Amino acid sequence: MTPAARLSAAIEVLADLEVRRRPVNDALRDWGQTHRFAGSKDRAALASIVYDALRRRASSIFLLGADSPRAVVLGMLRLGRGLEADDIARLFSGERFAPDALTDDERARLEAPIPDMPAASAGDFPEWLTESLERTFGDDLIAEMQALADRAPVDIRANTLKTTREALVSALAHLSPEPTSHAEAGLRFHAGDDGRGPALQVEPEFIQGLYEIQDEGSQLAALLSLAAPGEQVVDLCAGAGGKTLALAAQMDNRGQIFATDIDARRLAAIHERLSRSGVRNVQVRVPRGRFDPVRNPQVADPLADIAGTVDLVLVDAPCTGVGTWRRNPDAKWRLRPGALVERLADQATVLDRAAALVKPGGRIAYVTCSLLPEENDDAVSGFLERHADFESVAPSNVVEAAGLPHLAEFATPGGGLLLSPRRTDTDGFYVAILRNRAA
Ligand SMILES: C[S@@+](CC[C@H](N)C(=O)[O-])C[C@H]1O[C@@H](n2cnc3c(N)ncnc32)[C@H](O)[C@@H]1O
Repeated sequence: MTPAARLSAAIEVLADLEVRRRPVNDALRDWGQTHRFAGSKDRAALASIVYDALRRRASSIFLLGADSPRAVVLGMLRLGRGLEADDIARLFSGERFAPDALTDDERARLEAPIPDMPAASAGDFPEWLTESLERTFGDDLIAEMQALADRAPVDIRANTLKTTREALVSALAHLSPEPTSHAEAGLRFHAGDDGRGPALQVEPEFIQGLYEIQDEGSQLAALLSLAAPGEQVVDLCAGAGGKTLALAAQMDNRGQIFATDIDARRLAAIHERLSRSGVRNVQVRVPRGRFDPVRNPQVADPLADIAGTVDLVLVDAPCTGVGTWRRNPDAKWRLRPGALVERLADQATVLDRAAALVKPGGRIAYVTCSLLPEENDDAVSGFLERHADFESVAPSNVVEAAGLPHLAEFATPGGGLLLSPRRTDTDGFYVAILRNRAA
């Protein structure tokens, strides 16, 4: 396919997304199935155009004064890829398979200097979140949100149960890894111009369990939980086990981790990952159905026997995922206020469940991949109001204990820590440590 034909295809996929409101990967997969002539290079280039267009959707709409998929692609070429109007006109030529030629109005808008835009357009985020995000970032709002609209690198975590970061640097030298800046076991890989990162899941070292693919922010969240060898730990929202594996390595396979989730199906992938990684201190507690004492009272609590005995409960809470928008730029345009309200209720439920598991003097590590204060500091202050026997641990003490003292500057007003692409060059993550006072 020619570069211009790929742009036509991207406009088609974006139009499909608008009509059918579904995840971008589903739309790209369907396009691939109905256009069998397209090779893997074409499909990768198409995906990268579509993803980049979604990253720049609001600023492109403002620039072009139109909200069509065509306007979004035109704006992305100008704002995201820095193309001049003449270059864009050569692609939008109206020739066979190319998009229609530029109109006079489009050309004028692409030639003009980039105008000042309202925050939600300049930072490419949904307008209804302006107040919340402003509360988090204040004057840095636009710069922070622009960093969240960029492409993300791919990070791995060396599995220190089996190897070292240094050994992996040599083994993966053909992929040019760079050590991550903050997490001691992390390595970073940058995507090529086509947006494709290295195929890290096919390397022999991956098959042997020497590393896991995990954003540095997620690695830092595990480190900031301060899980230590010998402790009794619950990973309450374990899902596919990304953090469970990091905790097990941090604990050097000593002590005990109970991994569970409200949703048994989410735990499906964890068993194979644990054995591949050589983890021996994890018990997976699978609920027999969806664990929900109110709606499903017949499903027993898989952690009933350890209530009140645990040193640390990791709550990797269900959240809006705002902090991962670099990787999922379509998610930001699909997020609705009702979903935020639902996640806030889930967070309160899961935090209350965690409180009942902690032993006197034990702690909860509350983690989200959100940048919204409602899901972070507000969720913590709501919890502390409901549980007078808990207090938050000063972020300066948390980062000191984690050996990451330079992260102290990212403390939030409510006693948590907030990482972001602009601050730490990671996905957005929030971490707060809540300790039971009765020591
Ligand atoms: C952010 S994801 C977990 C990701 C996982 N920890 C990882 O690192 O790969 C949040 C998880 O919380 C689970 N969840 C939602 N409400 C819950 C509840 N009340 N109790 C336990 N888990 C819950 C969801 O099923 C989902 O798997």
